[in-house]
Amino acid sequence: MPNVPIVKKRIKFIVISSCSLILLVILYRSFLKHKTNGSQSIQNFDKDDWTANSQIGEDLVKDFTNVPQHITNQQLLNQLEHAKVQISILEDRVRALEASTPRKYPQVKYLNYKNRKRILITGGAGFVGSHLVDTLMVQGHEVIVADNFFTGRKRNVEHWLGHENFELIHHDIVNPLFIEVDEIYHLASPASPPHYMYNPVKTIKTNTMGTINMLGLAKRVMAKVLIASTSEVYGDPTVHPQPETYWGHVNPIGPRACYDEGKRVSETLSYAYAKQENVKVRVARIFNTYGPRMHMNDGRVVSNFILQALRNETITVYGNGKQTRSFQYVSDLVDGLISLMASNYSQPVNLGNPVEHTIEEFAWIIKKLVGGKSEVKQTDAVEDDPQRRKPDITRAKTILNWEPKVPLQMGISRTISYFRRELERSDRFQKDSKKYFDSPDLERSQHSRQNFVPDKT
Ligand SMILES: O=c1ccn([C@@H]2O[C@H](COP(=O)(O)OP(=O)(O)O[C@H]3OC[C@@H](O)[C@H](O)[C@H]3O)[C@@H](O)[C@H]2O)c(=O)[nH]1
Repeated sequence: MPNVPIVKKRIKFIVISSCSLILLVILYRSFLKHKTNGSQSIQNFDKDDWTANSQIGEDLVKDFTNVPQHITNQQLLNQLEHAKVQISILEDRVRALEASTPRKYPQVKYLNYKNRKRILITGGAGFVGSHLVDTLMVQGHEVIVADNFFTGRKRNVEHWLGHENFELIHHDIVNPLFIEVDEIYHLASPASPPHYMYNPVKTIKTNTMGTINMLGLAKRVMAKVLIASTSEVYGDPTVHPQPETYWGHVNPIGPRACYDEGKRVSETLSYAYAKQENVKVRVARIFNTYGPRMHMNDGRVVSNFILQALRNETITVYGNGKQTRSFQYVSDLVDGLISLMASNYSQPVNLGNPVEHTIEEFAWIIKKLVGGKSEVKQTDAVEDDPQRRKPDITRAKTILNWEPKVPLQMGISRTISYFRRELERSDRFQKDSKKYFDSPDLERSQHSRQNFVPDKT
């Protein structure tokens, strides 16, 4: 039989410690709120959560500070069990609070009211979008991200959550959006072939209805809008390298058409709005781009080859590997997009790195940089795969004074480090999750959730 006074003492100790913990967290939160001028809202944890927590804490204190002398050991044990459940609820909430509390933000420049712009980035939680967010935030602008998180991830922009210049909206641009902005970077669309082919109708809707919505918004609020187009508007090109004056060679009913034609209509819409409604449009034709924050399941050649090499799996070259691509690092693209937006030039501009490689060569470059024991093997060719692709960047050089700066080896090495960290992270998560779900504590924790009584107030 447990010793009653000792059990009582333990209970008191547990209750007082958890209340103190909650108090500390609240003090820390008020301090952070004060520090950020009180203008930030902390995600997922609001006044109601605190009220519920303090209620639980108060109930626990009442229960255990006034234990009557005649109470039986069994009753005491029941109360102890109840206290454990309550404490585990509090622990969950503290964890949620910790996860959502903004920590240190990257340094941003101060811009006065005249120079600071309100900028909307559709697809801003995606690979390219999130890098653009970083640069514009650091420059001191107000950035609003609209993303439906189909291929974008909150993790790509989480370091800005809660910042007074930043806003994240869960929104699918197939539906209209009504906000006041000065500039719009319209990047929302899946860009990797397996992703855009996954739901071709949705890809077409995003690039047609989504673009109409953004051009309509630009018209209403008189914002400048930059449309992210693609080298895929050239299809399987018969002109090499591809200048902006080339009209392209696209199969309108092939598997890639949803994206290629979607982007072509997106361009057509832009010039129709420019002509008819005087909307200021910029059109960037983006060539193959790579870098950190590419999705592990992206499916494009850079992430596939790097991940295969890191896992010592076979590096899969589709077809004979003689098809070519030219790869640009993401920071070069971001510089190009910002220069294009700032320019007075409204015709399409190619943004890409003109250094061209066959895919087979590229496989060997990755294998060499990663090391490991992977083999390079040819597999079935994919339908309508463009055979040669290299941008003619004369226009970007002349008009924007822009050209890519990051050499392939440097960019690929940074990307390899990123994917190495991602693999370690997912291994760690897998292990932690296995530990958690195999643990006998799970039953208790599930029990605690079932018994959770939300806010009594
Ligand atoms: O595992 C793979 C993946 C891809 N490949 C090949 O590598 C080449 C490049 O393929 P990716 O899937 O990376 O990208 P693609 O060039 O076909 O399309 C891209 O074009 C430019 C952008 O607008 C888009 O990001 C995307 O549509 C293709 O020839 C493809 O067949 C492989 O050999 N193995």
